[in-house]
Amino acid sequence: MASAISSSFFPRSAHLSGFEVITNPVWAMLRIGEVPGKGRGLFAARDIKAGEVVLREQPLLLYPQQSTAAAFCSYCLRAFNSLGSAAEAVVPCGNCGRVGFCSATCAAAAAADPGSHCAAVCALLSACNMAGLSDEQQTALQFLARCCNLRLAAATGQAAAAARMAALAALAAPPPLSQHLAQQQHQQGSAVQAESSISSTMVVQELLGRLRHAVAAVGAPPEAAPTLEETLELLRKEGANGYGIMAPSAPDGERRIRGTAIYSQASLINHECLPSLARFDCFDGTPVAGAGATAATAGAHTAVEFRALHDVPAGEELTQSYFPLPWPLADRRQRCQEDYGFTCTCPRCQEEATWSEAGSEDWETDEDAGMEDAAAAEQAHGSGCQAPDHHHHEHPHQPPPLQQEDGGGAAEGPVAEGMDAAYINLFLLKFVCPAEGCYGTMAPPAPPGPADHYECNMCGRWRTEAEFMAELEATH
Ligand SMILES: C[S@@+](CC[C@H](N)C(=O)[O-])C[C@H]1O[C@@H](n2cnc3c(N)ncnc32)[C@H](O)[C@@H]1O
Repeated sequence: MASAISSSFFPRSAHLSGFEVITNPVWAMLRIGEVPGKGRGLFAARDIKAGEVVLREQPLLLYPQQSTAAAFCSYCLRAFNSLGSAAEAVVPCGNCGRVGFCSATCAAAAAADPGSHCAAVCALLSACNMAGLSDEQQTALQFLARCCNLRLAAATGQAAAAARMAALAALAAPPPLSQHLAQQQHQQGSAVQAESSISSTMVVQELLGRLRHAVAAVGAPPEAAPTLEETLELLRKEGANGYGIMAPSAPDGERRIRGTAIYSQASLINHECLPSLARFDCFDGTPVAGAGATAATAGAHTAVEFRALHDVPAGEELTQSYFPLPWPLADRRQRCQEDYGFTCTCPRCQEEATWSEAGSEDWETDEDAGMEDAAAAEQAHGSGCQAPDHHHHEHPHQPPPLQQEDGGGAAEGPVAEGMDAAYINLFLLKFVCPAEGCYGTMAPPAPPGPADHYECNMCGRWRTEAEFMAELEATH
């Protein structure tokens, strides 16, 4: 088996043309294009209506957050406490017994999936010494163990595993932290070395050492483990493309992450601080039971869905926000740099950069823990609908009126030229969930949903256009 493993962790055939991985039936609405300074992006191939689902996709990889893994299905991440009396049917992992599945269907689906908690991944994880590692580091090993096993499966001729490795390879990876910090420091005229990049490499070295030990312990060929460079690249891809999937709110209101999902097509969507899309998911959706339950239905509720917040004309780039919309400029800049390796130059950032500090405090609620939780849920951040992105509705048609002087016309197409404080505030009032501490995004329902309604992708709250207008009146 060892001889079948290619010398490179990623298949050589993998390259950056996203067209090869497109299988989504709604793809006719979308096209991939290069965006100067951003890499690839998704564009509207035709006029898109507010509320339309532009993309719906199953994950390429789905794995639990180590600290909460025992409370969620190790195949589909469904919360055991969402099952009601069916929770009695939870199937413990037959190998480690530490985690379980929400149904026999999920247990069987995981057993047959080299990228899930199958026997081989379970053995690798059980052989990994997790002592002294943070939750984040242990979760990184969940991801890396799945990658190792997918690679092994691809080497034994499993075409689906090879396709998944190719899709992983095609994901964008931001430059190494050292590179973009150095670039930032250069721009700021600082000669200070980026210490954090060194410690980060040391941490990855430590993780890789444990992974290699586990690979040996389970009798897999040493080449199954990635090199240090490949591991660093895998983790950068994971960081820039993984969507954090939120757990249901705890009784005390705390929201934690249940796991991470990586989607290949959704990973093509770039960030903008006033985006055109919102992400919805429904990880605790009603399970298909009885004879209809199959491996396919077991994971059906793990799909992510992106809906248009407003009308988008053909040719315009479709964007999402990688973190909650109300975040202040400084936090957005920091997150973009540190987690995704870019400086956001969107019209909102340009406009807010001109504001005085006092003027930018309107939406500054970053010390609010709920906002941080919501941030974790947003993309990659990792990432998503999670409610995060389990995102989901609005007053149809366009963004809020941009320039009253042109007759109150809604924004159409790029808004850069009309972006001002009034537009930004109106956009936030309209599309940020009004529920206290939620910070989700309000998007119109997918047709044929009720017109003039919006639905929050985090808490599921609904608001009508009339209610929005009344709230707007009340704030003035
Ligand atoms: C989830 S991927 C988005 C798709 C990516 N552009 C590609 O080519 O596959 C995230 C990465 O895209 C780039 N990116 C996303 N939004 C950007 C923006 N507003 N400006 C510059 N780069 C951006 C960054 O490199 C980021 O790490």
